[in-house]
Amino acid sequence: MLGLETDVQFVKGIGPRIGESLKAKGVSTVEDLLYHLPFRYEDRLHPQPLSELKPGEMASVIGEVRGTVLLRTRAMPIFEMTVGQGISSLKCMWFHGTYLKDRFKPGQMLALYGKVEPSRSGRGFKMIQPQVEILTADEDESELLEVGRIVPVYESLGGNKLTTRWIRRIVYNLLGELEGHVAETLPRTLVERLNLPNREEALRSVHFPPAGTPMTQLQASGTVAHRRLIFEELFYLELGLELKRRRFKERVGIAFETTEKVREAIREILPFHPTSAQKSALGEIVADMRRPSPMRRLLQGDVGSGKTIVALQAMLVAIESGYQAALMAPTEILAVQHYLAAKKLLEKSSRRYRIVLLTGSLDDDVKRLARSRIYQGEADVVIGTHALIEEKVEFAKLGLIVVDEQHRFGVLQRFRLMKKPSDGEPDVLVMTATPIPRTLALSLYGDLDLSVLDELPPGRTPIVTRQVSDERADEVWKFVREQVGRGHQAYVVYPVIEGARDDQPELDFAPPEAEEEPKKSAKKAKTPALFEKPTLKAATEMYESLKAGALAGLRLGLLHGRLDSDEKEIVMRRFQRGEIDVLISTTVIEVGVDVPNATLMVIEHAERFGLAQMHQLRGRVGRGAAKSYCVLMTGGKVSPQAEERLAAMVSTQNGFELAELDLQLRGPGEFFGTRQAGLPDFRVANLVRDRELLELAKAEAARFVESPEGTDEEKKLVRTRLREAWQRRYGLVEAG
Ligand SMILES: Nc1ncnc2c1ncn2[C@@H]1O[C@H](COP(=O)(O)OP(=O)(O)OP(=O)(O)O)[C@@H](O)[C@H]1O
Repeated sequence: MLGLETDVQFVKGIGPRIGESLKAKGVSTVEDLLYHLPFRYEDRLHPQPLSELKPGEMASVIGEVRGTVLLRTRAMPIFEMTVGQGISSLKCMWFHGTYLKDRFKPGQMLALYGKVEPSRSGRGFKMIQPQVEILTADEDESELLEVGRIVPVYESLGGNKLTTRWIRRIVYNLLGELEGHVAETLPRTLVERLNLPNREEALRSVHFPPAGTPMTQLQASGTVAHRRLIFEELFYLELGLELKRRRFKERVGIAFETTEKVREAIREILPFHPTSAQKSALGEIVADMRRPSPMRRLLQGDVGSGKTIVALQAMLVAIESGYQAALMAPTEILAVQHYLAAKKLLEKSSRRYRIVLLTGSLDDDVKRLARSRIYQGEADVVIGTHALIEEKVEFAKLGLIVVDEQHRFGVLQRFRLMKKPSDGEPDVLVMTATPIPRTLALSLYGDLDLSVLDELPPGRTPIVTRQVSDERADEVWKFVREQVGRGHQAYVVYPVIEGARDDQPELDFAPPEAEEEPKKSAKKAKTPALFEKPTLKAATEMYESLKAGALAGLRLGLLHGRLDSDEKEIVMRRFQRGEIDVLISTTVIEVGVDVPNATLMVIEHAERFGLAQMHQLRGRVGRGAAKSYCVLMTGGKVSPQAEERLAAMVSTQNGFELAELDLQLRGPGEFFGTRQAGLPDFRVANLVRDRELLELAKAEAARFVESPEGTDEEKKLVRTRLREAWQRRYGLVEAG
């Protein structure tokens, strides 16, 4: 008898060989397979008539193969197929489609899914590389699953065998076999109180939705069945976080003192009056630091809101109590900048603070010296990159760690290694500019407390943002000259360091992959000529060309990730001191760079950048009192999605609004992007889409910890399930 924990190879139709390849995809057990949920659905009970297609839309259609041909063009072979339905027809094309040559026969029924485009002749429509499924049943299969119902579509599990159709059949049979044997994993009382379907019922309807389930609900994972599975997953996440939070409060940290002497030390270095948001954030941080349990706090504030000085003040509290404080930045450039800024501020103090920089690309003997000073307690403030963890730095007396932006939260655990075992655990403050809504942040970084800077320093004027095509580049360069003429500085940002064909296709342009396309040919297939992009303008070349041409006579600097850290430091220092007028750069300046005299940000190929990235880049200007500008210059093809992103940038400057827009444009899956690596890997839930369920799960988890519901057996089940869920899924969220 199969159980959920049974090895997937024992499922009928799988066996050891396929079992192996499934395991490589993370599907090891029957349960894993059941949680490989459809990523969309097709209503094949009511397929869209070919005569009603509209260009630009994604459509799901059913039709009959009328004819196929393999065109050998000079660039590549193209497989063309005409699909008909009554008197209407649709042309489908696959680039490098030789492998499809013998797959289709006239008369076969197909289900197709793809973007409708006008055909070149102007009559009728075509689809380029649609997903395709042959509907004519093989002899040994019934047609039941493929037509006349709402059909689940799965992400392929690899190869041309483990297709959506294959998964559908295997899961269907599996659900039949398991009938009545899928154990409930939530306490019964909870299921009843929230009126949820039981687990088995939920899984069944998610894979094979009953007729009449609204398609929009299905596509949005919003059916009751989906919600039940999502809730379950989030409940266990929140339960774990809640327990951790409680356990954490019992750990031993350092209780810092804030005497008049400390306050005086802070007053000595403060270059301006803090905003009231900065004051209250610092108040919260210091209150944490005074407590004997270790601090874990997230300081969130939009670009330019002034997080750095808050962190520096907290660092002074630690130092004045005789401890060391460390700041870890996400890039070398930023580490260097923080180092220079901290030095400048702390030099104003009558106390002689000792500051050390430690980044990966420093010379070995410099690093050795830095490490030894840190170990001997000859450094009060240590500023660095990830190297602080990687280089096995040991601190004499570490009291506070500030982590700037976007590090994997897993690193927090490793801080424990950096202190001597006899001391209390250091406090940790994480700074982020990622505009996550407050409730979401709280649930997401469940075991961090949250402080928000929701106010910009005084005197800022809104940044004027304009979108222009690079055909008007001359005007833009003229404007750069004007700004420099007024004593200001400018950034010009490029998507790549060096020109060459861009080998990272932007998502918006990437041709959709044929669902049944075998992996091998997918790898071999080069980007079809149609999709090749013109050469991108690149930082190094544009630096030369601007220097000799449009910006001749101005002092230009070049900055990118491939310079070594000395070079980066020199360039940044010169830009900061105003010895460079225009900094030509890649996105290395994206986060944190702070030169208030810079008033103009020009982003070339702005169509290539994501919203969050552009927002961060634009945040490099408007950091002082002078009026600032952002020019989004586009070159080449601008997809409709890119157009929307650019319009959003022009219409608002508020990080939270942009995040919401981003969410709508890209869909929840992409929202956090790669920079939020370290987020737990969910099977069903999506933290952005399912915000409201997350809240519910959080409340229910707290309630459960406070007064567990259900029988002893159910409580035991919850404990077991919790352990499993955390071990398998959320290892990375561990914070401290
Ligand atoms: N209260 C204040 N009054 C005046 N200027 C301030 C104040 N607080 C910060 N600043 C200045 O505002 C600028 C932005 O501050 P900071 O670099 O700390 O921003 P940030 O929050 O780290 O932003 P980002 O996420 O973009 O790095 C700096 O030049 C800083 O000196």
